[in-house]
Amino acid sequence: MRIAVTGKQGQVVQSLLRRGAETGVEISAVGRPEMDLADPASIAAAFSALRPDVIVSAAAYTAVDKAESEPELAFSVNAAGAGAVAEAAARIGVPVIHISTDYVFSGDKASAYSEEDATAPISVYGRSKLAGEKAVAAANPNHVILRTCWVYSPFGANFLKTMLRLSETRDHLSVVADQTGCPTSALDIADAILAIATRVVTDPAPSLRGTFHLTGSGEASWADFAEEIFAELAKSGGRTVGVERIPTADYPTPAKRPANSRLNGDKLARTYGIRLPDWKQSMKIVMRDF
Ligand SMILES: NC(=O)C1=CN([C@@H]2O[C@H](COP(=O)(O)OP(=O)(O)OC[C@H]3O[C@@H](n4cnc5c(N)ncnc54)[C@H](O)[C@@H]3O)[C@@H](O)[C@H]2O)C=CC1
Repeated sequence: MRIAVTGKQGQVVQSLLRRGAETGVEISAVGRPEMDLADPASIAAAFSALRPDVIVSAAAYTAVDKAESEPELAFSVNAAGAGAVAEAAARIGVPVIHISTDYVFSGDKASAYSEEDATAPISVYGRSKLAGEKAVAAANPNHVILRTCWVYSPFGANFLKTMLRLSETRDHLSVVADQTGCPTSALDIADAILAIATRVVTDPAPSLRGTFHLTGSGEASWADFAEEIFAELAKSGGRTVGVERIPTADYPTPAKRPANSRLNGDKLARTYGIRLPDWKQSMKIVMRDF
């Protein structure tokens, strides 16, 4: 199986490349400068030459706060760009697996969101990603949209790496405790993408298409996540870092975040038999990379 994935340096892209090297699946990363999601003309050409069996649409404008002041660029990459990638897949007759986000929801629900829940993004980034989901679905019926949440990995920029960096100089940190989500290892996402890709390239069943939630099992607040990271660090002889649990109101950011980012993964478990490991278990595995 040959997979083309959008982006070169992202967490999910790098995780797929690592898994590809481990499993022998051929993965080609397609990104800037040859393919710019903000430049639709560069997209179709990039994929027709590669002739992949499936396209994974993992690249995105992910600067959540900056998107508030750059809405046009965020929409151009996350909506029009994603749609053009799905269209390129349709043109060569292959499925597209597109990565989306919990930010399509408002975060007002008391329990974990299912795929049937109404979307209502509260940020430019969230609105641009929701527009991307719609553009992907319209451009290629042969699509799998995977909404994930709170992604971390040994690659790129993420909360785990920020905490580890801060732990080198700080013995005390204030971390938001009233936002809840599902920390998700990009390496686990890559495993799931490979399993899903293997199914969709051979099985045309409509039930395998559509939108699915894919996150680490369990739930946490950012403060819980930080405490777990520092507990693990301490076990391996690292510095002791204390966490002060603060409300979102004490950590203002340009973009609003959903208070509840938990996603219910039952549909993916039912349909594909995939449920990601508990986030604490995966976090320990990722931390061995540092
Ligand atoms: N990081 C997170 O916590 C979450 C991420 N997601 C989604 O998961 C997917 C993967 O996220 P990450 O790997 O964490 O992202 P990342 O920020 O690590 O990487 C994004 C990738 O997109 C590429 N990119 C950005 N603009 C581009 C453009 N104009 N043309 C071509 N490539 C461009 C970057 O070069 C990079 O390779 C994205 O679709 C994101 O929206 C969903 C939920 C949470």
